[in-house]
Amino acid sequence: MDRPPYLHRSRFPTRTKLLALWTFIFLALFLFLFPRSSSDPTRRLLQAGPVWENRIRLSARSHSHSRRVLVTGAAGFVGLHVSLALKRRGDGVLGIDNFNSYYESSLKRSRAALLDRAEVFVVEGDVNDGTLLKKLFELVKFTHVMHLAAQAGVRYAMQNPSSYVQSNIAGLVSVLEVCKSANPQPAIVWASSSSVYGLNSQVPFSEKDRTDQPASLYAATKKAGEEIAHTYNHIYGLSITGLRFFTVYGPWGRPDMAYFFFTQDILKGKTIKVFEGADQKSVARDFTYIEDIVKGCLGALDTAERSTGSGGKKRKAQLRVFNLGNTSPVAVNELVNILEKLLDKKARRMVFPMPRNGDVPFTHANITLAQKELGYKPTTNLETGLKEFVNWYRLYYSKSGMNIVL
Ligand SMILES: NC(=O)c1ccc[n+]([C@@H]2O[C@H](COP(=O)([O-])OP(=O)(O)OC[C@H]3O[C@@H](n4cnc5c(N)ncnc54)[C@H](O)[C@@H]3O)[C@@H](O)[C@H]2O)c1
Ligand SMILES: O=C(O)[C@H]1O[C@H](OP(=O)(O)OP(=O)(O)OC[C@H]2O[C@@H](n3ccc(=O)[nH]c3=O)[C@H](O)[C@@H]2O)[C@H](O)[C@@H](O)[C@H]1O
Repeated sequence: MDRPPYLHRSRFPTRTKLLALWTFIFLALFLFLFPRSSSDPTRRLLQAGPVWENRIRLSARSHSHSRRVLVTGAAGFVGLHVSLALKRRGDGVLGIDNFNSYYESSLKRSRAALLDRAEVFVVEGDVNDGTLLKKLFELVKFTHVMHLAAQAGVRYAMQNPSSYVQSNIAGLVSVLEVCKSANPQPAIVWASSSSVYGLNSQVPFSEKDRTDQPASLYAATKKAGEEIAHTYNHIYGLSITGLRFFTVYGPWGRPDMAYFFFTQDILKGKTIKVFEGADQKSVARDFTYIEDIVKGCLGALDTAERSTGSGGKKRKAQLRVFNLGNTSPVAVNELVNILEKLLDKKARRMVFPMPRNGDVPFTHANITLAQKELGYKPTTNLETGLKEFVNWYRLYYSKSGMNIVL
């Protein structure tokens, strides 16, 4: 009776089989110990070894006050300005940003190039990547985290809701998780938003007001962030400060914001949509110039108490929230009037009913608390700030734009 195929005696002598077996074991071991550079960006980064690690250590080296700050969302609009301000005063600064394509990533690359010239390294990575964050905390003993990385924009939430959950909720938890495990723990300052005031009608908005009627998913994720911050403060004793920024504008700004695309459209002669009521304070914003916001961020970082760390009598960890606005709301139509003057070109306006797209009709900040606790004092009015923005805009989008310094 023929043997079944699987019982056929092999044609190969034992010695060959043993050689094949040892070769297989050697190859498996080699690949395990020296994995090929994977497609995963983080794995590539972590494999980059000493060169990458030295860039990180150099960037985060502090030349005064021994402050070492991790700035998440460093290639973003606010991230750029805060990182430069910290570096210029001698703090160590390391950035992280995933350079996503929510708006032209070329603008983020240009910001990162500017930071590179100021010796601030921006690691390309996602704040949801716990392995990467842990590695950065192994390389640098951060004293502070300025958490700015988020999916910003109110209206986009209706197109891509998951990006808000991913970046603004999961991303915040990921950052807080690595901070609570660090020893000593860094103090955290993070960007909340004026949008948490939602449809409140009592103005100016104060930190004590209700914030339980968000008008957009974006606002809801920022409000959720404030509740999550409370949890990590209560359980792990993390020192956390939330900053409710009010419609920030300025050079190197965001193309998804009205002041930016209104400028583009007026210059191109395209029609701009202004929402009904834009000629009164009923459709207005407490527009806040970026340099004033930066002063508020640095004030929050400087007054942030770090946890007492292990041992020592633990005092109740600090948990704070502040409005950072300009306290002088301007009607959107007035914004357009100022742009027409600065651009020396009439806008083609079309009035639309305010859509139910997550927008709130007006914002107006009460900044008494930030003035008292952070020494926050905004000094730039909208016309002055927009003049700086328009100057930058013309330069950046001209041929020689790439050589702009800040
Ligand atoms: N600009 C404003 O008017 C304003 C107002 C209120 C609050 N804020 C908040 O301030 C912060 C900074 O805003 P901005 O105006 O500079 O916006 P921005 O979009 O220019 O900056 C955010 C940066 O974070 C990065 N990012 C997003 N998700 C990430 C992730 N998961 N991992 C790593 N990087 C990620 C983006 O690539 C971007 O560069 C945000 O939290 C925003 O919600 C901004
Ligand atoms: O403070 C914040 O927390 C938020 O600030 C910013 O949102 P907003 O204050 O809504 O700014 P922005 O969109 O520029 O609209 C400005 C005005 O133009 C009106 N607007 C807008 C678009 C349009 O086509 N027409 C129009 O009239 C519009 O109705 C509004 O009255 C950030 O984008 C957001 O990330 C969030 O952080």
